Amino acid sequence: MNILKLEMLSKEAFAPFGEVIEIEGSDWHPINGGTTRRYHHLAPIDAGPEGGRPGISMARGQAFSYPVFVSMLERHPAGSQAWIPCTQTAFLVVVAPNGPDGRPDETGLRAFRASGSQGVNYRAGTWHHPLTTLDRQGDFIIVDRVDGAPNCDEADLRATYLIDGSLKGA
Ligand SMILES: NC(=O)N[C@@H](O)C(=O)O
Ligand code: NI
Repeated sequence: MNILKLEMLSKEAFAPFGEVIEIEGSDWHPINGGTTRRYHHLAPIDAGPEGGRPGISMARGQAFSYPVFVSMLERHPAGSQAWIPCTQTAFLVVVAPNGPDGRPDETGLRAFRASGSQGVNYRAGTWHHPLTTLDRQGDFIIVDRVDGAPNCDEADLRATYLIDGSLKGA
């Protein structure tokens, strides 16, 4: 069995795949007479080259516990997809680069643990595992393309990867 070690999610580590949406470490400027901090434009919304329709949805993810088994990934070629926790629930972010054959490059598979204060914005075409909420059920805001254009490729991985919660380098 292939063990996939977890990395803590950071803007820098996730940069090849998209953006991390979080208050911690992000720039802000005061608004509303200084009573509010605006953390402006943390991630772009991409609704496709021909200008699809972006929208805001919500999701309630069931709780998963370790070990988590990953055997497939998906991607949205026609737009970005953001997942933002609104109940402080941690979740798994499993991503891979695109391979020369148009399938996930499993040699570059990476697993991150997003804290309940972090969201992610998957860049259009980024291979990722569907929502995997950790420890308890969690509600999320989704920002992605909602106009019904074909926008989800799935790929079975050549192996099954086990995530047991252990950290890379630990
Ligand atoms: N299909 C959908 O809304 N969710 C998936 O894209 C996912 O990333 O979980
Ligand atoms: Ni998705």
